[in-house]
Formats: sequence, C-alpha cells, structure tokens
Amino acid sequence: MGKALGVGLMSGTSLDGIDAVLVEIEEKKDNVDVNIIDSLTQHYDTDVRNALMEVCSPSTATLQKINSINMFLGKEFGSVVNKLLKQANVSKNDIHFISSHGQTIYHQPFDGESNLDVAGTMQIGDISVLSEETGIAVVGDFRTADMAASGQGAPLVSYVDYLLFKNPNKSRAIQNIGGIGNVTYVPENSNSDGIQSFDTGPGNMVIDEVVYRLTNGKRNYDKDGEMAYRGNINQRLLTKLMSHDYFKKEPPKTTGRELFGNQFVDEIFKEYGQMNPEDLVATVSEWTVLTIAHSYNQFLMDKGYKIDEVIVGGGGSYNPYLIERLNYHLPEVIIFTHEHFDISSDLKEAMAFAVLGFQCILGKYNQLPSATGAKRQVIMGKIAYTQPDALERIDTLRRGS
Ligand SMILES: Nc1ncnc2c1ncn2[C@@H]1O[C@H](COP(=O)(O)OP(=O)(O)OP(=O)(O)O)[C@@H](O)[C@H]1O
Ligand SMILES: CC(=O)N[C@H]1[C@@H]2OC[C@@H](O2)[C@@H](O)[C@@H]1O[C@H](C)C(=O)O
Repeated sequence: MGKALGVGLMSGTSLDGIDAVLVEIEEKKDNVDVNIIDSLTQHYDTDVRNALMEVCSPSTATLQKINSINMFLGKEFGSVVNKLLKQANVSKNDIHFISSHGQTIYHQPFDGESNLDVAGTMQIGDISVLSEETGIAVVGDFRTADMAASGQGAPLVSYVDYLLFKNPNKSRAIQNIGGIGNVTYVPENSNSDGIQSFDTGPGNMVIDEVVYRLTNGKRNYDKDGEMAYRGNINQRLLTKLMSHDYFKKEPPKTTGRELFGNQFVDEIFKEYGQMNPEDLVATVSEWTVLTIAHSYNQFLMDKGYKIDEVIVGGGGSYNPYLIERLNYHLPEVIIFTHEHFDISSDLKEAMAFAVLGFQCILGKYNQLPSATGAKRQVIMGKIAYTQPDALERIDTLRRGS
C-alpha cells in the first residue's frame, strides 16, 4: 500500500491544550516515514483546564467528575479533528485512523503495599466517543499495554525518538521539556536495544503553577522566561528541591502530577511564599534545568555513556532562560532544539502518537522494553470504531491495499 493518512492527537501533562497533526505515513524496511501535512493547536479554556486539574488530584477528583470529563474530552478531541480536516480540506473518508494519547489524569508506575494496590495509569478522552464524533477508527490507551508487561508505561515517545534521531556517529539525548521532562538517550550507531529513557523530573509543571499563583491566575506560564531572567536563584530552596528522592532513583523511572503537582507547590509556598516572586520563578526554573543536567551526569555520563548532542523539544524549548541555563550546566555538549532538524517542538508528541497508532493497526511492536523497563516487547494500543466504514478503512491499511 502507498501512503496512509492519519491524525495524531496529544494532550499533555501541562494541561495547556490539544495538539493535532494530520500526517502522511508509510512503512519502510526498518523505519516509518512520517510527514506532517497540517496541524492545529487548541488551548483549553480556563474552566476546562481547572476541571482537568481537579480530576488530576486525588483530593479534588470525584468519580462523577472523572466519568463526565472522560466523555467531554472525547467530544472535544473529535471537534479538534473535525476542525483540522476542514482546515486541510480533507474528507474523513480519506483518513485511515486517528491515534489519541488521551489525557493522563493518574499515573502510578509501581505496586503499593497491599496486593490490591497495583501499578496503573489512566488516560481519559473516550475513544468510542471520538470515533463516533469523527466517523474514523481511533487507537488509544497505549500505556496500559506496556504496564501489562511490567513496564513503567512511559516514556513512549522514545520509540519514535529512536526512529527520528538515530545516527551512526553521534550519541544524542533527546530531551522533552513538557509538563514533565523526559529524555531518550540514543547512542551512536546503536540498535534499539541501546536506548535508555526516563523522566528527568518536572519540566514546566512547577514553573507554570508558581507563575499562576504569583500572578493570581493572570498568567499560566513564564513567557520567554521573562520573570526568571529578572530574578535571582535562592540556593537554599534550590538545594532543598534537589534533595527530592525522585532524583536519587535509578532509571527506568517515570513521574507526573502525583509527585510534582499542586500539593508539591503548596509545600513550596508554605515556606517560600513570601520570597520575591521573580526569585521564586528563577529558582524553580533553574531547578528544572539542574534536574536534567544532573540526570545526564549521574545516570549516563558517569556510567560511561557519552553525549555529543542534546536535542530539546516540548514547550520548554521556547523558554530561552531554560535553554541558556542548560548550555551553562552542560558546557561540553552541543544543544539544539527540534526545529534545527525541521521538527516542530510543539507537534512532535502528536506526530509520535500517530506513528504508534499506525504500528498498532499494522500489528507491529511499537514499544521499547529498554526504555520503559517492560519484560518484553508488546503492541500498545486499543482500537475503537462505531461504524463499519471506519473499520473498513483500517482493514485496507492492514491488507496493504
Ligand atoms: N514562549 C514560551 N516561554 C516559556 N515557556 C513556554 C513557552 N511556550 C511554551 N512554554 C511552556 O511549555 C508548556 C507546554 O509544553 P508542552 O506542550 O510540551 O507540554 P505537554 O505536552 O503538555 O507536556 P508533557 O510532554 O509532559 O505531556 C507551557 O505550559 C509552558 O510552560
Ligand atoms: C504518564 C504520562 O502521561 N507521562 C508523560 C508525561 O509527560 C512527559 C513525561 O511525563 C512522559 O513520561 C510521558 O509522556 C510522553 C509523551 C512519553 O510517554 O514519551
């Protein structure tokens, strides 16, 4: 079969909005060729963002709220896809599949003490609703399959980072700075077994929440690092933040709002809420950078894995303060952003999920045990369709005709 058309959807841990990409995608011998034809980003309204924040926190989530927002988001994702197709002037009858990450509301990558307290992860934005809204088959719920094989359920983009950035002569760290930060280490000339991947810690999550509180809800993030640039780093707070147990843990490891969400920021404000606001923003921004640099030193370079290049993506790559400080803390490596490789930092995750969904439909492995710590390779994703013609279009993909 020639090229397939698919839509990738991502709603990340920053809770800033939905990224959608229309892609042309084709299977190659040891690779997948993927090109973005069109894209759309829709930011969440404040009431939606607040409602999502509520269901991400055990102290404010209720079963009723989770139940409703799961359906609401399915519709919202569907409306974004319909807008994107209209913008691109493409009919839904030409789209083979949608692949949706969903919205993570809870991620617990480890078993608890009781035998009922089992590791799990939950992404909402119902895929049957999304299929019904668009008339297209939908792949979703990727992370559970990796966890079923005892993996961390994240990071999953590592598989696509490997396809996009493997290089015979350069060892690369592909760093996402989203709500959470995560790295994929792709050593030079490696096969996929050589990949290492883990969440480095908070990305923009804590910076965003601190800025939101300090500006009484007027701003959601520190645009272009403006506040951080005006502040001074408070070493006492920085040392305290760096002493968090997460940074001592060996990879593979993943984290999220459960550790670095609102309750964590409550603790910072209890002791440091009276600090100069710009100093506070500078300090938590520096912390994000230090967690990245220390992770590289501790878990990669000190263990003999060289890094020639760091390639930064995610919304944090648009914050010059973070990039400047990363350069300062990693003087021996060259730091690029994804744009240097003609890949949008904003859209890569949506594009990556299009690739993962495509592989799921074809019945191909789309996960790397070396990245997630899973016991074996699995095919991640579940498929939903509510109309026969939607099934027919994914069947044509499978038949290769
Ligand atoms: N110009 C900018 N200046 C500073 N920060 C920015 C800028 N643009 C984006 N950001 C940051 O990027 C964040 C969004 O990043 P991104 O969309 O990569 O996160 P995400 O996909 O939700 O997260 P994750 O990858 O953890 O799931 C914003 O919340 C903001 O903090
Ligand atoms: C559980 C979950 O949603 N984790 C996200 C989060 O956001 C960044 C980091 O933490 C990463 O581990 C993961 O997302 C990306 C898309 C991934 O799986 O590669």
